[in-house]
Amino acid sequence: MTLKKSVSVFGVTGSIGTSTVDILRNHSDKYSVDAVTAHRNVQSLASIAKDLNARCAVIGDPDLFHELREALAGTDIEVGAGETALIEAAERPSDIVIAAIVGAAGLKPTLAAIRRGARVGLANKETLVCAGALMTAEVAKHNATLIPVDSEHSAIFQVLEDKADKQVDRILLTASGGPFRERSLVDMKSVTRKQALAHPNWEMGAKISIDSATMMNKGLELIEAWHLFPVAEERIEIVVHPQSVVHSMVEYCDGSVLAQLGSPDMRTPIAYALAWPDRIKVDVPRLDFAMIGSLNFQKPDTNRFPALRLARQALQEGGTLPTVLNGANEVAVEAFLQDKIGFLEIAEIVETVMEKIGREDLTSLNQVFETDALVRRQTAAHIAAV
Ligand SMILES: NC(=O)C1=CN([C@@H]2O[C@H](COP(=O)(O)OP(=O)(O)OC[C@H]3O[C@@H](n4cnc5c(N)ncnc54)[C@H](OP(=O)(O)O)[C@@H]3O)[C@@H](O)[C@H]2O)C=CC1
Ligand SMILES: CC(=O)[C@@H](O)[C@H](O)COP(=O)(O)O
Ligand SMILES: [Mn+2]
Repeated sequence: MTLKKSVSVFGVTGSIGTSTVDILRNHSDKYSVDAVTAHRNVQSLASIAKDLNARCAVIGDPDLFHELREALAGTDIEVGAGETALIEAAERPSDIVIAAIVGAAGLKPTLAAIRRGARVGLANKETLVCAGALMTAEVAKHNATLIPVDSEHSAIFQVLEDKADKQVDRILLTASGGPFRERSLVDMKSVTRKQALAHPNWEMGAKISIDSATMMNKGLELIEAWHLFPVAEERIEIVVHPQSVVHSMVEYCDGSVLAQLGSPDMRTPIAYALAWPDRIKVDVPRLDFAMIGSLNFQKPDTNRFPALRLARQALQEGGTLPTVLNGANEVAVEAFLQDKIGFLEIAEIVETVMEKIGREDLTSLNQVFETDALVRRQTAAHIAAV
């Protein structure tokens, strides 16, 4: 009999979180659940904690402590609330942490898990974008393991394993193009929140859905890929692939291109992060190639999707510029979701804030938190002023 691995899920009530719950429930012979966390969704957190027989449940909003304690009364599940409790939950000795909080808010708990040498299944790409090399240095220092959950990076990880960097010529990061792949700029000016949230292939949380619509998601993923895989920036290319069946590709020095394919269902990459280096059974829809018929590929259009250009610029200039890009984007996306700005203004605002704040050399994690806070204040002030 093999020992169960214990798993903590940060952001358990979200899209990645609930897909993870589905796998854990179906493989309860292999995994036990340690901590589960959410931000404000107390009832859903409590119900998942009970269902999975978790040892601990933490709500990010400190004002919701009593409500969570009440919802879990009569169980022996430990209860916590607030940022410190989230960090303490990450410090608990679970074998695997699934990092599925959205945005830079996930950075402190993810770092806490890394610093105790955990295996981290990383969905929360914004953490790598804003803390980049400092975060991967912590991974190396503490002998932690970072397994990508993001579908493209999981694909690259699955085909790249153990290959030396000099054998890789290109990483081809696929992008669906989002709901506005074929829209003109004039059309995109007036798209609604509902239209922007309607991703053609994936069911995801609101923030990443908007990022896919602006293609900032692919920009963030470009930076994420550069931190995860040993390939020069100019060798990471973005290719639009509307079907989201090829999740990414690696071209080797001998001309071979290896790809990972699958249905657009996040349970596959999540399961790989949980079971790596093994695989476990997942009941995702299987590909029917005769039904699919053809797979298409196109060049991305940086005129209609300027976020791609901004993310490439942030990666090339480095330092704190990716932190600025990420923070400004988080605030602008939230403003769009609250109907305060139009769709095209998201990238315009990110560009303005990047120009205004500029870059500094990045030397400490404290600087990441300070830059992120400054960017959020300045972006909110800019939005309020226009
Ligand atoms: N969804 C997907 O298919 C994919 C997602 N990703 C990445 O995974 C991450 C999660 O995405 P997704 O699941 O779609 O997002 P969701 O919005 O669906 O879920 C976010 C989760 O994080 C929690 N949360 C939100 N804000 C905070 C905060 N300030 N502090 C603590 N917890 C917080 C939410 O809790 P509550 O419910 O209480 O608000 C929820 O559990 C993102 O970084 C995204 O880019 C990557 C690839 C694919
Ligand atoms: C499922 C996943 O990994 C998302 O990041 C997805 O890639 C979004 O689709 P886009 O390719 O449209 O950004
Ligand atoms: Mn992705």
